[in-house]
Amino acid sequence: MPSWSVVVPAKRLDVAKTRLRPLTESRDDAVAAHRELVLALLADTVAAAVACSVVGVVVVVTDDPRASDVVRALGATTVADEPDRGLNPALEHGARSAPGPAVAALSSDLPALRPAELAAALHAAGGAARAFVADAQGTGTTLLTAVGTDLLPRFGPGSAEAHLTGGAVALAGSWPGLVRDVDTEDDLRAALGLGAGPRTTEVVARLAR
Ligand SMILES: Nc1nc2c(ncn2[C@@H]2O[C@H](COP(=O)(O)OP(=O)(O)OP(=O)(O)O)[C@@H](O)[C@H]2O)c(=O)[nH]1
Ligand SMILES: C=C(OP(=O)(O)O)C(=O)O
Repeated sequence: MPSWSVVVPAKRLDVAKTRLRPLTESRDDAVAAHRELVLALLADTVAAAVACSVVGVVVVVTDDPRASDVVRALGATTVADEPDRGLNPALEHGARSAPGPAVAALSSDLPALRPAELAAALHAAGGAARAFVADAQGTGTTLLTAVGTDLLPRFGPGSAEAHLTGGAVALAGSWPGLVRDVDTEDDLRAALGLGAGPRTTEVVARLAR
């Protein structure tokens, strides 16, 4: 039975994922191309979460009208990016508006995420009050979960250590798409190597033309 609420943060597309700007900045349509790439990463991530068998609701925290339209069409709901004090307060706001006792914060830049991987991680997370999955580098976090307690997100540099210190259990498993967040061009190449979702694959192909 679907039971998890998944909260995905997405700041305005134009200002998000600045470390990916080198991929598009030499183009005449640099601003639009960057926006399309960031949106594709978000859309593939949200589509995988919506398709996950144990996810009941996906809540995207965003003020971006285009991102809102796209994720709603995929089956997610959206809430405003409040209180406008950065990533962790935005996640706390999203978690408060999410139904049920089981809530997860998921990175928005996981284009190779598979629904079954997320289901496996959430299944493992269900045994702990709070748990997290570190990113491929081991320093960041791609998934933070809470069951019947506050999420207490500490995303940002060194967030894996912060979540561990804060009492969350580190989860390990075979979920390559779940740990492969895309911050840089190398990360994007790695995600494409795993098999990225259709929107990211299409945008990258268009950028290469
Ligand atoms: N809703 C919301 N999402 C945020 C906020 N800050 C960051 N995020 C999202 O959280 C994710 C990770 O954030 P960061 O690591 O800061 O990424 P970023 O700022 O987009 O990327 P860089 O500019 O390359 O560092 C991205 O998907 C962001 O869109 C915020 O204030 N509100
Ligand atoms: C915010 C984080 O992610 P990144 O900066 O890698 O997107 C994090 O790992 O806590």
